[in-house]
Amino acid sequence: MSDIPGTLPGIVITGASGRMGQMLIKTIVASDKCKLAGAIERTGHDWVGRDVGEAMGGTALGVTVTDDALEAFSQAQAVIDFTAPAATVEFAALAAQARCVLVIGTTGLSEDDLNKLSLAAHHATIIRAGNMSLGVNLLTKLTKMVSAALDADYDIEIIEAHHNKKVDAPSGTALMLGEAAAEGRGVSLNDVRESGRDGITGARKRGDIGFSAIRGGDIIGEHDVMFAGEGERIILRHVASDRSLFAKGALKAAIWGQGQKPGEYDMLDVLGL
Ligand SMILES: NC(=O)C1=CN([C@@H]2O[C@H](COP(=O)(O)OP(=O)(O)OC[C@H]3O[C@@H](n4cnc5c(N)ncnc54)[C@H](OP(=O)(O)O)[C@@H]3O)[C@@H](O)[C@H]2O)C=CC1
Ligand SMILES: O=C(O)C1=N[C@H](C(=O)O)C[C@H](O)C1
Repeated sequence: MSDIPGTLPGIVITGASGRMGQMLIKTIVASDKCKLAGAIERTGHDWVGRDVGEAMGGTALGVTVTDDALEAFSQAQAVIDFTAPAATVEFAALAAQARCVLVIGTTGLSEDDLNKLSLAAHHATIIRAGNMSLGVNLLTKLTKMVSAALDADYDIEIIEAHHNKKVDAPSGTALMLGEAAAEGRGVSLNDVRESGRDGITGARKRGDIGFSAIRGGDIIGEHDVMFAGEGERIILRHVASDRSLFAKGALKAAIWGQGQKPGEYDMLDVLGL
């Protein structure tokens, strides 16, 4: 990892052509707290070898898209990765080799993937969250608080809505909120999670935490946590209306991570919540 005192942290973006990849690049270019140090796409992608700004349809940024992630990571202070689980696990191993900060927004990671990230975190500072926004991270605290205050007479249902290109369900955010609700109740989410209702399901099991996923159009990300009791419902809601929200949170994490020891962190650590 290169570390020149007094210079802005250089950040590499993986999955540069993706919805979040492009949003992250625009956000870095507009920031005076960091600079774009690299842009990664997989081997064979038609952006490789092109200036990333021009590939995005704008002016040149002086950064050529590369498929050599290790070389790019070694020249940077941080990497921000919003790609797909298999790619994220590979990038984490490379971030460990390069000893850099890695911010992970990718969702849909399996237990096995998470174990591999934990291994990489022996050498890399890894900050991971299913949602990088202040609002959602605050909502996890509120969810835990409300869940702890109510008993299982209140059925907890988490309803999320996303665009029609999203590949994983429930969303990473819904799972964060579910974990917070389970924690508030003092149970393990794995023991009470209900995410596949279809057909003759039988009556709702007391204490379950239910998940429903809507997919359609260009919805950026909406999450409700419903506590449904007799005669009343309490609904905590977050609506994202701009993807830059996630990019700004990720940049904050990449900058916060400078000077932190290798290990695993989340946005609650970054935001001090
Ligand atoms: N934590 C948070 O706050 C947020 C998390 N997300 C999550 O971020 C992830 C990405 O979302 P989004 O940007 O919408 O998805 P996109 O499909 O638009 O982008 C994913 C990008 O990753 C690239 N990619 C996939 N595999 C590899 C690889 N092996 N090497 C290099 N690049 C690769 C894709 O390239 P190609 O097209 O060539 O496959 C694509 O450019 C999802 O998991 C999503 O849930 C999204 C928003 C906020
Ligand atoms: O895929 C998305 O778009 C989003 N993914 C994250 C999730 O799975 O919760 C965060 C946000 O809701 C957008």
